[in-house]
Amino acid sequence: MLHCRFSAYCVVADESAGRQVPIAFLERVKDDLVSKYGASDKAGTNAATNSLNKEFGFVRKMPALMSSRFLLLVGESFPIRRALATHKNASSLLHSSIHCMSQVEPPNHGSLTLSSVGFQGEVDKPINKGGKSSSKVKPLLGSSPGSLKSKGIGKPIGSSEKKKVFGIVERKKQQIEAAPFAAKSFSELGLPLVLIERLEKEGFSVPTEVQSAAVPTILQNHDVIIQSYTGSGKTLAYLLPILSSIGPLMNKVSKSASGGDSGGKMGIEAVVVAPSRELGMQIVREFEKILGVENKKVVQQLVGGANRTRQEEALKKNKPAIVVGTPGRIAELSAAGKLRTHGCRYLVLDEIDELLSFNFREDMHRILEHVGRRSGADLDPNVKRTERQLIMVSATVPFSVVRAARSWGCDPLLVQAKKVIPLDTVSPSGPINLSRPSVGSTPDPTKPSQASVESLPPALKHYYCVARLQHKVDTMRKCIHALDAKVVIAFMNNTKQLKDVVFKLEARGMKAAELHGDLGKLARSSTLKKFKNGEVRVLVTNELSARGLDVAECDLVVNLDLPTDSTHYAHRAGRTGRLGRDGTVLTICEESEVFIVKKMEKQLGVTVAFCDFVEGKMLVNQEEKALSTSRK
Ligand SMILES: Nc1ncnc2c1ncn2[C@@H]1O[C@H](COP(=O)(O)OP(=O)(O)OP(=O)(O)O)[C@@H](O)[C@H]1O
Repeated sequence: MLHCRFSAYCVVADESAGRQVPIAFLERVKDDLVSKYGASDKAGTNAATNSLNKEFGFVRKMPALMSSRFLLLVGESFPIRRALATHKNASSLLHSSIHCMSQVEPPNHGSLTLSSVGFQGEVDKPINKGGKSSSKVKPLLGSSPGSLKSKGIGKPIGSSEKKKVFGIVERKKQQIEAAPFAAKSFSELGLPLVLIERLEKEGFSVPTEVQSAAVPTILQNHDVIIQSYTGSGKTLAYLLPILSSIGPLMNKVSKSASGGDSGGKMGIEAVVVAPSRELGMQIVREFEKILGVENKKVVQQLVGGANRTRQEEALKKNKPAIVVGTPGRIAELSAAGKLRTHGCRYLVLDEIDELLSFNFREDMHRILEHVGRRSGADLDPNVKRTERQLIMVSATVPFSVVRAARSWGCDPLLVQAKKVIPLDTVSPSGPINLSRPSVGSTPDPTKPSQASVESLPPALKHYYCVARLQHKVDTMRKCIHALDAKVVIAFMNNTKQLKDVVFKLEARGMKAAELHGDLGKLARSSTLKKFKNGEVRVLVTNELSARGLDVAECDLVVNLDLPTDSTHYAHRAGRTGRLGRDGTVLTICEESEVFIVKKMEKQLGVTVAFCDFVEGKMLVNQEEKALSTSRK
């Protein structure tokens, strides 16, 4: 235990001994305990033991469960020491387990305590102005150990120190509330003139709501989670503040402070991480669009699947100030000493909930440990900020992201397009907590639901129809004709079946192509290009295209296979209806799967109306449609 600097004990839940312990359950236990007893109350421990015993009976079997790979902190007097003492391999097992936990444990930040991973006895109240929730930016609960440390507070704080800290928070709240949340032009957001001119040249004249909220907040050096629905312009929301302090478009103050145009003379200044090659390349193109052709070399893509040697040569030759890439390639280059990121000022984690997944665990660990971690910087009184500014982005923000932000960030804020979601109404269980109606509340059918507002574009229409497996492609074809859809993305779960669907569609004269991760890099790029320029009408794909893919004209998304959960549904659905455009989502399921559609409908708080296709027309269940319309 001492190795890992935990000041709380652990419940070791077993994944590998055949007992699948639902994480949701463990999180619920944790939350119950905290709300009942507070994080440090010993009564909480007993309750934890009883609760886990009752549900799984595994507390008594603790030594047998030491093969676990999953750790959860729950209370203070759990008998783990005894378990450790009786188990021969406990120390090494803990090491491997701690490795998992290290995603939420910042190095050199003192003990990892319950509060450092997001536990608090009290919950923060929403930012209020005259009693109303008026702001769109919300401080996340608790300061991370790192943030406290950077303010010179390493130990439990006394009341005068508390006042000081709370004073800082109060001031921040006031600054945040002053942000122009519904800016009518980019010039209201505090961006440099040259950058605004570039935006206008590219046809961007009015910021979206999330940009209005995020740009000033990031410019004030806050760590943030940006959460807003798909297609609402989250990329520019972080790209603009970065470009206003890095590279040739930066404002004059930053320019003189950094001694010039930066342009890589100071090493890499911003690292943007995205979970897929396609998304990474798309972000690079967005940077290039704003930078202009003449400044293209300021940004470089470091995505997997591309030639690594060439990337290394380009890094040496062009000395980019910004790199955008996938976790694997960034971590690989960093480990090989080819990427100088210790002095990096911005670390952006786009699609953060996906980046937190098991697949990226080790690479993300390396990135978080190395990017923007200047050794000895906190000893230099001239360095205002000892660490990088952390920006996390997604349309879906599960509680794990909130926890990660608290742990890795410095007083992070939650930035949303519409309003503040008080964290005390957020349940830590469930897949898309921040986008679900609060627990216990009955949705009002006359109002737009929380979920549709938060993670899905409000104008999206959702339908489902029932078809047998062998008729699904034909049903999709009927739907495309009935809606006269021009740009269609069809999602499936199994890569091997994509080719079949393409074949069937082409046989009926509909131009289609498959896109998945097993294709070579050239095939992937050329398929996407053809789809974007209209040569391909139906893109048949898998989860690879569900996140971030921005094809503005996409007017129909079809789920030929059900998405695994409502989070996946939201990201798939979000490929259409982007930036206020109309869009339709059709889920084609078998009779036995209807209940799953209904479950997701409930979780997302949208209406998914039943429909059928008869004589070239789409027939919609009028009752469900009426409900759907009244919600808008
Ligand atoms: N202020 C703006 N005015 C006009 N177009 C914009 C503006 N901001 C962004 N866009 C465009 O809107 C589209 C969607 O933006 P973006 O991909 O950043 O959305 P997103 O919120 O990140 O979506 P997702 O959650 O699916 O990744 C892009 O084509 C982008 O260029």
